[in-house]
Amino acid sequence: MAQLSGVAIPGLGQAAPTAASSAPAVAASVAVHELQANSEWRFEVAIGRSIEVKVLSGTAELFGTELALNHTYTFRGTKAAIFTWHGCRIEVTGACEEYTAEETPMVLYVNTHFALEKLRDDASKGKGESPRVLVVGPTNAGKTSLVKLLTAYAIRMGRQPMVINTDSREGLLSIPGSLTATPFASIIDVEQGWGSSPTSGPSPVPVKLPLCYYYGLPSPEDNTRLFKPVLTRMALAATSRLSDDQAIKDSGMIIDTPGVVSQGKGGYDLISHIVSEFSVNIILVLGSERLHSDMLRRFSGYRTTTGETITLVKLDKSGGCVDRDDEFMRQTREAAIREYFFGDPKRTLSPHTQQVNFDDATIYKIREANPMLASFLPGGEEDTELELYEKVEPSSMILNCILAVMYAALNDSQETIRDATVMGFVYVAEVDEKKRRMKILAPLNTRITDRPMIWGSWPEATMSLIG
Ligand SMILES: Nc1ncnc2c1ncn2[C@@H]1O[C@H](COP(=O)(O)OP(=O)(O)OP(=O)(O)O)[C@@H](O)[C@H]1O
Repeated sequence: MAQLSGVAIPGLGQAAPTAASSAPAVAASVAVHELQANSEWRFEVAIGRSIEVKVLSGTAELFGTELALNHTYTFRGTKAAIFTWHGCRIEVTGACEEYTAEETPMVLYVNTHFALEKLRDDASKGKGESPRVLVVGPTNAGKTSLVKLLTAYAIRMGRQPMVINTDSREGLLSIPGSLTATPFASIIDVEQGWGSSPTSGPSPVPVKLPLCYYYGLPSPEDNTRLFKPVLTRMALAATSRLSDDQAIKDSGMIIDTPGVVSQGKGGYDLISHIVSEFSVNIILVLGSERLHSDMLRRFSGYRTTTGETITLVKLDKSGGCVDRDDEFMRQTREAAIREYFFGDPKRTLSPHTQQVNFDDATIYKIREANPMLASFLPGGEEDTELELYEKVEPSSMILNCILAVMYAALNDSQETIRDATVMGFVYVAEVDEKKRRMKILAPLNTRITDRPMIWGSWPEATMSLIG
């Protein structure tokens, strides 16, 4: 199977690719592992390190995506597992933490996939609605991995599921801070994962563009007054995309959520919001009895806009799920940003720098909800009088920050800018307060001064990307 990149994400247009760099990692220790049927090889590669894996015989898959025989896959700074249904031999070059597990919830997961397939089949025959699946569960319960697996299996059956990411902490083929809706038609790039790898370059295969919106804060609870309407807007766009394309419509949606929404009252209200906006008809609850029972209570008797009830399914967490500490997550975000501008080892990109005068830039800073203030207001409500964004002058505060360039006009209202899709992201490489100008790094040499830009606190300012 060829290595295909997922999709192209907003990058201020399309760039011509430059030659891919080769330079494989220096060969280190080589080990061959014999995996029995239904077992999985779990591995962790530190940030800045890489390993190479080759399937020598048998069949193997990574979160549902089949690995090609004798192809060398390179994994960098990642935690993942290679599973085999029928047994396989793999060759691993390089050092990583690893072990083999025989107990996995894969049968449960694949049965869930087949149940979804049955619904898709019925929907394509006009008997019922296609599945719109919401995955909830505590942090690091394996939600994103399950979403990947269900997506990969659906693609293997020739489906084109729409994958929705409502977790701004990690991007899905986009920079963290964004919320995306992506129709998947080609296989997932197993080396890059999908949580971290945006690209502003062209994809080797014709792809469908994701819809990308900007929230700019790490948790939905940081500013529900901003999160909810952005999510509503994305749901509208995703639903209309679905109704335009029969293949996507029959395949349905798979929605990933941040762990924080599964943690009680405020979060549950956000789950209800997602359920109603996306007309969710299936909720998969991963790794928590309590959450399952809370969801049962909340959604029993609930009907979607099309009159369907919600099916709740409780699934076990995989023993392979690992906690990712803050430092690992920070480095992963930084790698995602670097990749957005500079590409990956397979596809090098050439970003452009441009000088922008302070007076020519229109920047809106996201206001964060003030929890102190909220606690004084009736019902803990946020102050609805305050505008969502504050128009700001550039200053040294903005150095090393990411700005989202929005598909909107400079004089549009804050609501219009909020509801707009992202045209691309830029990075502030230098700020000269005396000369009142800044150096901006952008994927392409496009004018950015005729668009409003949003400055959030997520992703946080990174280390210098250039120089
Ligand atoms: N079977 C497995 N073997 C090895 N690693 C795994 C396995 N399943 C998941 N992981 C890893 O565990 C980590 C947590 O999984 P994942 O990201 O799917 O959880 P999550 O519930 O989406 O997390 P979050 O709440 O932070 O969004 C990831 O690094 C993932 O690659």
